[in-house]
Amino acid sequence: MKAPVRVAVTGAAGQIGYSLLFRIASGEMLGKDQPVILHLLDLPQAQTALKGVMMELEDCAFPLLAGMVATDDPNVAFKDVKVALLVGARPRSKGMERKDLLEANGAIFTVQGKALNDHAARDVKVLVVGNPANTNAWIAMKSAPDLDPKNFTAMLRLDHNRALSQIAAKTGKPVASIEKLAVWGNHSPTMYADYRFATIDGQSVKTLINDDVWNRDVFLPTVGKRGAAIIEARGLSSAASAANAAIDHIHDWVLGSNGKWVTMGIPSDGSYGIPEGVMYGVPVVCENGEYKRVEGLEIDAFSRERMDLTLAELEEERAAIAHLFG
Ligand SMILES: NC(=O)c1ccc[n+]([C@@H]2O[C@H](COP(=O)([O-])OP(=O)(O)OC[C@H]3O[C@@H](n4cnc5c(N)ncnc54)[C@H](O)[C@@H]3O)[C@@H](O)[C@H]2O)c1
Ligand SMILES: O=C(O)C[C@H](O)C(=O)O
Repeated sequence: MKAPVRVAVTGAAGQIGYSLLFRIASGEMLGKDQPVILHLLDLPQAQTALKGVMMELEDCAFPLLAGMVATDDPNVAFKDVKVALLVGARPRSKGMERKDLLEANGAIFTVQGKALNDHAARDVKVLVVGNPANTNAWIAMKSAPDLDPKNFTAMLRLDHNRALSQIAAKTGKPVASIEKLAVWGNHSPTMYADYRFATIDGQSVKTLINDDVWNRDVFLPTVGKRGAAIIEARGLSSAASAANAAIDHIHDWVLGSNGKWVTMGIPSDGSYGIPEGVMYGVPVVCENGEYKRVEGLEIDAFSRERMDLTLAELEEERAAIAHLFG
């Protein structure tokens, strides 16, 4: 039996938490042979609800669930964790400006970044799900100077999975047959899902679809506005699909993507015209617990425009919270 791995989940009493924790405890994220100890962080007023979730986790009698820690203190939540899923964030309330939202989340993610810096395992893998995910991940990274910046990531996998499904529906081919999809930029409607390099059974997806108008006017808006469409239909934001994407992201990062391209928001190395350090979605391949960005892809004029647009939004978000860092 392997030694248990400590996994922190913030916002654990929320709706994504409810779709996430049971799957982590059943081994879907780190493997069916990997025991886990769950570190569950939520606000003081959510502790009773969190107790209820823990009772349900107990009642599943998961063989891989080796323990649970519930707390409202990030310093306790991140002690010795090797994986941290930062899901809890301040939602936008009525009348709240975007700038106020960034500010409120800035306060949360500076504290959590520092707590990770002070208490987490030195090779902790951090995934930020709470919105605005890329900027929150950047804030956490900047607040953790003793940790390797490359261990901070933002979730673009939901956009990636959404794009896969739309392409599968358009081509009539199975999702699993699609290779080499990329999603660039921010987890927001400005993200740029790019199937120019994608293949199905060795055939070019771009050639199969052969419809630039569909790409621009149907595919990109559908993927970009999918979160809003779900809120409109469900009255609540996506939860099970977001949890699923978080599982996929960490699973592949830890256990490998088997040569497949997947999308992760990672600090830029300056390639593709994205300034160094910007937390930007790019295609990666994961192996041996590391991600490696797919390099050398050609960026055409349409793609450049889309990639710059989503970059501009990220730069704007960053400018709004830059004062937090002096
Ligand atoms: N990146 C993505 O693809 C993606 C997709 C869907 C949702 N989201 C985002 O994920 C976040 C969570 O969504 P949800 O539906 O679970 O929301 P939710 O409101 O159901 O749950 C959020 C939980 O976080 C807790 N929380 C708030 N501030 C906290 C803090 N400082 N520390 C610890 N816990 C805190 C709340 O008490 C609550 O229990 C939201 O920001 C949402 O916009 C991101
Ligand atoms: O929470 C949201 O605003 C939407 C979410 O980011 C999503 O993409 O489903």
